[in-house]
Amino acid sequence: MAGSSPESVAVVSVPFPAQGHLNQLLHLSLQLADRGLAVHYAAPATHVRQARERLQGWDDKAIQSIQFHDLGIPAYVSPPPDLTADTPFPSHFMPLWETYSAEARAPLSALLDKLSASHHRVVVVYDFLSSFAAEEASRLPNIEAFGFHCTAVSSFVGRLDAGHRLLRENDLHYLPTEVFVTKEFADYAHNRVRMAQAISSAAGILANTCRALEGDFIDAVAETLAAGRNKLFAVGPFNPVLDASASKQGRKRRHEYLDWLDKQPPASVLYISFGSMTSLREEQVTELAAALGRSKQRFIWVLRDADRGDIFTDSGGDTESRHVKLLSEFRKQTEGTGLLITGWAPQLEILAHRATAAFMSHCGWNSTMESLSHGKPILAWPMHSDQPWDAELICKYFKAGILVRPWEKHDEVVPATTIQELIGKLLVSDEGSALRQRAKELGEAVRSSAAAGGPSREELERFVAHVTR
Ligand SMILES: O=c1ccn([C@@H]2O[C@H](COP(=O)(O)OP(=O)(O)O[C@H]3O[C@H](CO)[C@@H](O)[C@H](O)[C@H]3O)[C@@H](O)[C@H]2O)c(=O)[nH]1
Repeated sequence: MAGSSPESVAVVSVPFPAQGHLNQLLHLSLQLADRGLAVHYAAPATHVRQARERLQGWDDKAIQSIQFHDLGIPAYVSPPPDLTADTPFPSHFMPLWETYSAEARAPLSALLDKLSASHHRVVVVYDFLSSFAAEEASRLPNIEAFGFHCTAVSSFVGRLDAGHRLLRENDLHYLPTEVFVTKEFADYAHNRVRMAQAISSAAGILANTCRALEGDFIDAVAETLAAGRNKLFAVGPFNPVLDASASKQGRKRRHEYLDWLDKQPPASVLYISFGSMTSLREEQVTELAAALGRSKQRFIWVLRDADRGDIFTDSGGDTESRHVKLLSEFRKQTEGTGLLITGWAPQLEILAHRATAAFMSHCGWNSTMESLSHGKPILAWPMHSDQPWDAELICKYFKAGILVRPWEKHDEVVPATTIQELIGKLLVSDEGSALRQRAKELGEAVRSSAAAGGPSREELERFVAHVTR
């Protein structure tokens, strides 16, 4: 059969409505559009807006190459995170996710009907938590659905076989995501989303990882999938790899925080952020502030509560007003040494900057990939979901980080003295030097993966060739 032209193929990306999922699929969508494919990105309107407004690393022209669609869903409650909850998992997202799973299917179905009638082939790329997309895709003969694996591929290996040879040989202890979420969410993923079926019904899997980081695990998963005649495409990092020097080339909307970084010595600043779905308890904020104040290290600290389901209902001032006294004293004490951000930070650009030395992170998979693709070691402080596993990988397999505390101690406050000691260890000790060097080498390898001729780039070309065959 003659190959399809790229114009006769439509790609429909169906993310899951949470920042760490929306942005990964938008990055991938942009990469596919960059290769001439017509890409449609379908999510509830507020989440389309969120993904677009928070996108980093792409110019305005690139974003115009994507066609965005509103998967209209009814109103849902969008409460702030519960800071007194006894679990760090962000349960306040559940009303959004329940509504999304129930109501986004119909508008997606209508979109697929339309595109299927006007294109030779439609390729659906769906988040495993948006499994209804795979079910809808299976209704139509000219649609092929690919799952998108937004966490480490090694976690897939652990899920298939917790005693897998690769885990044993590398002294890794598999930490399944299900243990680090609430029962409510585990039931939702199992019964409502039917995640297991979503994985098995995919024509293939696109993974945000690369050979430089998880080569052996990629081979193991590819082998398992090949037995079921499915394909694995390891095309990460999805996030663009930015050139640190490019941050100096007067971009249109360059952030003031980057101007501050420009004035700092190379590899001198610790970046601290816990992603978009974690809120620190007040006592922990106090200890972290004390540690940063005493450490005398340069830093950028993003202190913000977890997003709400609809981020546009958040007044944005909650974090600032809750810690008003502490923050005012802290800002005075650390003036000139550090920046405290209580809004949204340009993380990708901060991590790409040459003045950034290391990252204190909750180890969300985006943060992990963004940090390692720019060669920054990690102080690993896992909070929930896949993060304990990512921390295990970072510290024991990549050997590019230090564990702040194991997840089991998540209800204990980590004291300032411990945090301060770990900051010193990573930033200035000999032990830290080996970790910094290792992260630097990994960064170079990840960047080569994504460059022309590199394995991730080749895999992406292989995927494009496959869907336009
Ligand atoms: O001020 C901020 C805060 C975050 N980010 C970005 O937001 C994303 C956060 O993603 P991630 O690091 O993966 O953390 P979460 O937001 O916690 O992501 C959720 O989704 C991920 C993908 O499934 C999982 O790996 C995490 O465990 C889960 O909590 C990253 O791209 C960051 O660059 C910013 O740009 N500025």
